[in-house]
Amino acid sequence: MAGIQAQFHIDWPGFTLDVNLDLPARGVTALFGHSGSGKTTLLRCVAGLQRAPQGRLVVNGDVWQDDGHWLPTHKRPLGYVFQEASLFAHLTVLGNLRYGMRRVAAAQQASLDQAIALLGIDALLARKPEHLSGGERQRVSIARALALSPRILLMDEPLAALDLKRKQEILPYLERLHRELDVPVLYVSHAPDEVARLADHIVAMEGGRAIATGPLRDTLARLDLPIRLGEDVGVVLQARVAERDAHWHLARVDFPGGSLWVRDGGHALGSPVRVRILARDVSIALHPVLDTSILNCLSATVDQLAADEHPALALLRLQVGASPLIARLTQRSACELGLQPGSKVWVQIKAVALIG
Ligand SMILES: Nc1ncnc2c1ncn2[C@@H]1O[C@H](COP(=O)(O)OP(=O)(O)OP(=O)(O)O)[C@@H](O)[C@H]1O
Repeated sequence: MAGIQAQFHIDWPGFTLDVNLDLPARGVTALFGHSGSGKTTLLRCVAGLQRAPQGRLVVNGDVWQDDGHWLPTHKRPLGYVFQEASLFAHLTVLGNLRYGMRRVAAAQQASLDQAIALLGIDALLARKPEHLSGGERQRVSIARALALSPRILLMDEPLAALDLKRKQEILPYLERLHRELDVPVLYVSHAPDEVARLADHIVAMEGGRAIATGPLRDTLARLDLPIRLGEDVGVVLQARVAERDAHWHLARVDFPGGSLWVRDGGHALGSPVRVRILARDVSIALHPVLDTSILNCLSATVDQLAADEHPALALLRLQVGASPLIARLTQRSACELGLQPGSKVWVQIKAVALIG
């Protein structure tokens, strides 16, 4: 059976991990949640670095843990990328890559070559780790994990130790992995921008439990969950570049239910892109607004209203065709406009971020 079934129960003084997850066989699943919610413990259970006394783990039909059955870490075909790259200082980059492969008989030169190409580290192979930047070191550790032809890739905040510039440098490589690799990735992160750019699926952890799990788009659009990518409540939509306006340097992207004009990011026509729309950038009107500087004005239906953290504010979920949007507005505006589920409105979107 495709996918990952992960069921673990651990009782520690002061902390209980209790999860029962059914995760997709493809794409990036982000484990998202506050510090101490159990993300790393869950990842360690999958890796077999932590033994949950009660547990069952099945990866694409292979049982790695069950009653009376326990596959030790070194027999699990997985790649693990930690926050800090731990490379052998005395070996070159190529030596480090080959060292990792020694323990996996099935590892092929082809998978090593593919990993080197994917992470763009060909020019670094003869260097020692001390002559690499933090971002380059992390690219090498990701390549080392991939060279093992893992059935699953586990990444525990792989960018957390890097400064913003290095992060920006490495994110395109992660996006490329995401596009080109078939291996499921479990990705622990605190960073909203990473989750928005990379995740297909979210597992929201709280107090050792998975309080929500589902596709990125739908999970972010739930108003009943405290899944806020930081302060930035909002949605991420999958879209496709449909038109490029060379004169105004804009691109039209189409998503299920509508179109948006965004700054042209240089993507070819037809390219899949993600757009992120924050609730604070969405405003509501009962009629189409004329003479406005805002380019993106769409017709929508109110789906749900919920209180926001501050009593003055409300969150509104809307449907634009088949896609959800969230708007943040004052309770007073919601009341004065008479908004309720089913209301037909116009949304004005002040800013749309093209992310990857
Ligand atoms: N071996 C252990 N024995 C007892 N408690 C542990 C052990 N390992 C972790 N914990 C506790 O389990 C809880 C979850 O820790 P975990 O590292 O999984 O959280 P996390 O969500 O990954 O946090 P962070 O985002 O800070 O890395 C914490 O309260 C931690 O103190």
